[in-house]
Amino acid sequence: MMKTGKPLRLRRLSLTGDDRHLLIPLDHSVSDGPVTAPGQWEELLRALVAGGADGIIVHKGRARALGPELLKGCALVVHLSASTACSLDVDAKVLVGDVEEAVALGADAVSVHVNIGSDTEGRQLADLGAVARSCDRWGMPLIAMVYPRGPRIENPHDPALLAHIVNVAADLGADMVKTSVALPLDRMAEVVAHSPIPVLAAGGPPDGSDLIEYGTAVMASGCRGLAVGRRVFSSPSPAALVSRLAAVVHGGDRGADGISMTSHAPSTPNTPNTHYSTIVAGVA
Ligand SMILES: O=C(CO)COP(=O)(O)O
Repeated sequence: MMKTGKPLRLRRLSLTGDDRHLLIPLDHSVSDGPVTAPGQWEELLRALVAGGADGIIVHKGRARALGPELLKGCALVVHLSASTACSLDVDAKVLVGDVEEAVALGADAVSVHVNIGSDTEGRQLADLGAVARSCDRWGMPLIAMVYPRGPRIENPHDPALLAHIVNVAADLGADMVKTSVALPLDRMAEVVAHSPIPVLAAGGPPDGSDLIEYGTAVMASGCRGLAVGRRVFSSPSPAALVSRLAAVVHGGDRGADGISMTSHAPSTPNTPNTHYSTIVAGVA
């Protein structure tokens, strides 16, 4: 029997249908602490949706509180991994949910985090393999967030190491891989060329430089999307920033089906979110 779950759900991860993705990870509330000032969670979500984010990434408890009116066409990715900045080993991600729970929550995809080079790499790989099997069973797309992180990693931006990492994700059954960028950035094309599955670039520019220029270069390298968390939710105007990023990802102001990627952004900026900016280095 043909399984239609994965292609149907994968389509929902791209508002325009061009198979490119702007995902906004919000899982930092588990790893590092609240991503908004008190009472501003729904306002943030509305801003991300209004700006044209293709999907948000949250843990299962947050996902329970999302109504269809809030998300509109924005996809829901349920993150199954966790660790906190308080841990003895912040790189030791553990599974805190499963695919069946994500199905019940209406997820369009699940994500699993693996830190290659960490002390618990073996267990994290086993977890990824098990989740991949469950994703195949349920027709659920799997986004593997695989990074070079841990005591054995000398250069987390090494193109050869990242080419290895994207192959780990693909070979263990992921449908997409989200990873760190190679540096210098023009070496990212090599990583993408080695990947059998679409590559999403995780985070903003490592040196804190201009996000839009960085995103443009990343997309030019062949990446199929961006996953930007703290630079978006710490922004004074998340909707406007998401709108600009969506134009970078999908090209111009309009997507493949003519859906405007910019016209929903509010003209007045939202309240600046200074809350999260106290957290210096996250572990998401
Ligand atoms: O992909 C990410 C976390 O899952 C990137 O998050 P940041 O943009 O906050 O670094």
